[in-house]
Amino acid sequence: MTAPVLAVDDLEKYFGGGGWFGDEPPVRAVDGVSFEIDRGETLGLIGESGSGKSTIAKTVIGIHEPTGGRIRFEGEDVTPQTRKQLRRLRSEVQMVFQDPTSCLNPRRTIRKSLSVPLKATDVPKAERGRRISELLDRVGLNDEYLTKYPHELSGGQKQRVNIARAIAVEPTLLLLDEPTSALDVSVQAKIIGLLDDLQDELGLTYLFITHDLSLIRNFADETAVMYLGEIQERGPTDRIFERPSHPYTRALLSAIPVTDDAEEAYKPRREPLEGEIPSPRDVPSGCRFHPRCPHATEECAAHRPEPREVDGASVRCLAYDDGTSGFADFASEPGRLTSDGGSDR
Ligand SMILES: Nc1ncnc2c1ncn2[C@@H]1O[C@H](COP(=O)(O)OP(=O)(O)OP(=O)(O)O)[C@@H](O)[C@H]1O
Repeated sequence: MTAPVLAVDDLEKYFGGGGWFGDEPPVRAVDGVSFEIDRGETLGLIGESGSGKSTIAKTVIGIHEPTGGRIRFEGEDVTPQTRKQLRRLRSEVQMVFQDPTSCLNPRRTIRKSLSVPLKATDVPKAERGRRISELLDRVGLNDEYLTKYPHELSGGQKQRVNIARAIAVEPTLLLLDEPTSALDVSVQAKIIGLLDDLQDELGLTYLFITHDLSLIRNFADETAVMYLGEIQERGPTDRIFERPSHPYTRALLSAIPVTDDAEEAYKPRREPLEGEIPSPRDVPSGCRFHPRCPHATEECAAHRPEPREVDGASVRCLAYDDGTSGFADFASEPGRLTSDGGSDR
């Protein structure tokens, strides 16, 4: 059996803490996160702003040093990250960010921007020009762009150049941090089409971070739902979207508009999210979602749930703990909306 491309085990990333009197709690941006991604697969990471999605990606690629836990790349432990491991990681893992402009040097032509990552590869100097043309072609641009500067390109074209830069080193894994959210809707679809093609052609593995639930539903093989530094639910995308188990997942998915084909598609009951996500510096006791959960009991404030296998997914909710549930009815009922938007319960 081949090892997953990426395996993250109990990953923690805390920021700050201490303060003048040593009593300031740290920001627990990522707090005990585990997942795996197999070769050629896409894991979608969703969750409200501030839940820790980008911090996971930045810790995996070595921008942040992990506070705890393990990161394995193709079976090799790359934590703690020695310089040699970091070098290997940088050639195998690349990241594409949300803002296509900030990642390109405004004073460099596209040719120059694309030649920089090639210096880290074994492509001989004499062949780099041909390789740059090939990369542009792969992302749907042509040699006319070689002499252009970033300000002469549209947002979508700049993101294509960023993707070309990312694949220049022939990586195995791409960390895509909201790669389309700064683009117009029509351009978004084209960039998603490009990422889809590249995955097929190059056998790439993706960690895809987004707020766009419809996009992740169509694009990701597996979906993980983050809340306040923890993954609350993770499993095959169809399972998560058709039969969400965690109250947070249900609340998040109930924001997706009900369409006319709702008779066929399962939809979560309307359980809109109330209130704001708490500060990761001051996380609630027990289940972190309990202050906002419509089903919370006293148990939920007292015990931090461990992830449990529920119907093919991993779910962090006491409702699924044997015997401790005060709301078994809720846990056994996936709920769905009818096309008029009402609950069919
Ligand atoms: N370098 C840092 N120093 C201190 N706190 C940080 C740092 N980076 C992130 N955080 C905090 O960690 C938490 C998680 O942030 P992160 O950006 O990972 O969330 P996110 O889910 O990606 O949000 P968004 O969807 O808005 O990008 C937030 O409270 C954020 O303020």
